[in-house]
Amino acid sequence: MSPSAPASDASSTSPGGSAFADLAAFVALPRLGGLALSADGSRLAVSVQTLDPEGKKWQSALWEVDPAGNRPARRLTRSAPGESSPVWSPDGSLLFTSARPEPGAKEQTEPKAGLWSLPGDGGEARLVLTRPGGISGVAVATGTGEVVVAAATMPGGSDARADEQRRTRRTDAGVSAILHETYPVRYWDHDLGPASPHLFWAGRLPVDEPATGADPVELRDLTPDAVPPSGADGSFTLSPDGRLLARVEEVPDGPAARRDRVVLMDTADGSTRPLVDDPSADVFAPAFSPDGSALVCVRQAMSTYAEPPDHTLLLVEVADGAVRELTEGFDRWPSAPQFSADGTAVYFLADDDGRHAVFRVPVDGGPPLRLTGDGAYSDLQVARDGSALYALRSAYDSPPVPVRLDPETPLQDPPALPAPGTLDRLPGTLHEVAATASDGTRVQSWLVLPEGASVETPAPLVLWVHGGPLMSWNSWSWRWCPWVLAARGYAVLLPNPALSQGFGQDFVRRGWGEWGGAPYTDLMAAVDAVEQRPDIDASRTAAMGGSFGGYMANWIATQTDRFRAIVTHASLWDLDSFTGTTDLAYYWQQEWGDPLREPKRYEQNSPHRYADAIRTPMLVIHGDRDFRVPVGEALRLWYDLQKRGVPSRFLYFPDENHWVLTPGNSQIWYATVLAFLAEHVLGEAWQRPELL
Ligand SMILES: CC(=O)N[C@@H](C)C(=O)N[C@@H](C)C(=O)N[C@@H](C)C(=O)O
Repeated sequence: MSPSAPASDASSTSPGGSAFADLAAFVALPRLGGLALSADGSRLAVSVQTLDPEGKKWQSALWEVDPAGNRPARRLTRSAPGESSPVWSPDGSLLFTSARPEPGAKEQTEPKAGLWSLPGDGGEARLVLTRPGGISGVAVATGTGEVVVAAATMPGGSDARADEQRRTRRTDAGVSAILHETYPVRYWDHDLGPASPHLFWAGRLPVDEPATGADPVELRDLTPDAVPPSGADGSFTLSPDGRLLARVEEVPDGPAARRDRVVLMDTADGSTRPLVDDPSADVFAPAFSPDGSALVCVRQAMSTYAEPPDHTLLLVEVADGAVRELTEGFDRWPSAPQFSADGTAVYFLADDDGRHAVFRVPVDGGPPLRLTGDGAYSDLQVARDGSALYALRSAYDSPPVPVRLDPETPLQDPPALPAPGTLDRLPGTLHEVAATASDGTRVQSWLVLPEGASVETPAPLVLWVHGGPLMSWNSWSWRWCPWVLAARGYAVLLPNPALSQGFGQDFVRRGWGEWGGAPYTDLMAAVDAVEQRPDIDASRTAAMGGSFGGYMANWIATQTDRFRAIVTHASLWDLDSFTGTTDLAYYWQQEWGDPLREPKRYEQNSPHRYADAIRTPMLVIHGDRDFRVPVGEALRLWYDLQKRGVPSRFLYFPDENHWVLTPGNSQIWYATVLAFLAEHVLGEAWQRPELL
């Protein structure tokens, strides 16, 4: 299998059906993310991922979308390393991060992302600031244009020269060791330390090209004492007047746990005070009101052995820190809050009944109002004049596209704005179905039916279990794309069983600490119901899932032989080993307890304890750089299957993390899954994917 031919331009599209039948075309489809609206509401930037010329990685370019929807989208940037994190400055220039080389600069052995500025009236972008460890985030004061950036910084490295020297001395000495004295020591796919993110004040960036030899922008370290493990890597935002910086600070929560609080810094003198510091909750996602007098943020009550977490919105007065709950009694989990243009309401996103909807709640009290219908919304942008909202909207039958929403009236399907990558067609249809669990609870699912599924030609069925587990199937996914299976004739069932988000706190409680209980029986109820359909072939079925979905795939393998094949990606196998070696052990042991002191839940729900029952052929998939679910889970599962003679294969990615993030490996992932399903569900001869 060769990497796909490069997409010459993001505007090129392939007919939806063929793009899903041809993996090279599928990985070449443009992928939109990261929306940013200019201060005056006249310009909308979006990040578009396409294949690089060699087809070996996805690279992000910035495009401009017409907020009025009249003009076609136009590409703003095009460098080989790509651009990301677009944010507009009040002067109309577009800031972004990129590891692109500065013209005339000496070649870097390890290019680091710098902060670039694209003038509002066009022309070339220019590099405005760098740090030895690269720029990882940027915030702009919407009123003054002052800038704060995040950058990985060596201990004692506030001064860039000192930072550089420390890095060089380690390299020259051949030292890569990290001495840890706190927990955690790694996150997602990277080690923590010895550098850690610091926040730097850049002030107003120079508008014009600095004179030759002029000093680069003077950066002042706002968090000089930030140290590993996490430094100042939480989200951060500036008040409109640039006078205050609100940031999420991670603090110890006992000997080997952390929690998030929101602190407020005076950017002039660096004085900092906790704003919301709750020992029983994580507090995050701060956003300032238009006048800077208040903040809204999310409070997530920490989970306990008895109770799952719960989310609510807090309104906080900057002056005195007075806190008021905005969404008391609202039985959904608010996220990504932002004030309305006039500051009288807060918009937020929340999972709701298999959707990810936009809500609005009045600041002076009252119930949240859901503004959108079907679909999943992200990257919400509020026009400062109150005239519109913009967002990326996706659903299971449409990849993310930019849309404009009327801020006051509920909108079913807002018009998509012209943007790259519109799909022509899908190789099937999307349906919403429901089943009833044994306790009478409704279990909602999405069902993808392939073209041609009928009573005469019923389709084989793949049960695809979502991860989390505290999330839901509600939006388009490139990683888990059911249309690739539908293009080959499979129906795909995407259930939201117990523990899923968007169905109320009691629905989460049904599975809390008992993953092998209601979550499993809900999945079986969903499959039982769909197998009654005359256009589904109940004799040819498979189950698959990634991460927590992989846990469920393993658990299913130990509980039933009803499926002909099981695919388990980045999965949890031995809950005791997982909860101790995952990157954030404390997050999981809040629910599971200590395996030595409270072994019951581990004994009752860990699949590895029931390995002798497995008969179903299994495809095990795992990335070695996965620190969320360490590869040891797959190695133990693989040995346990092999020594029991279970027909199985192990697709191992030496350089992928919890997700598979390169086009070539993504094609191999789908090709191997499809070959395994063809062999065991369709009864075809095993066809080893080329290049394996
Ligand atoms: C801190 C933490 O572990 N958060 C969970 C959301 C998490 O990462 N769960 C994984 C086990 C998982 O299921 N991940 C899913 C969302 C995935 O597809 O990566």
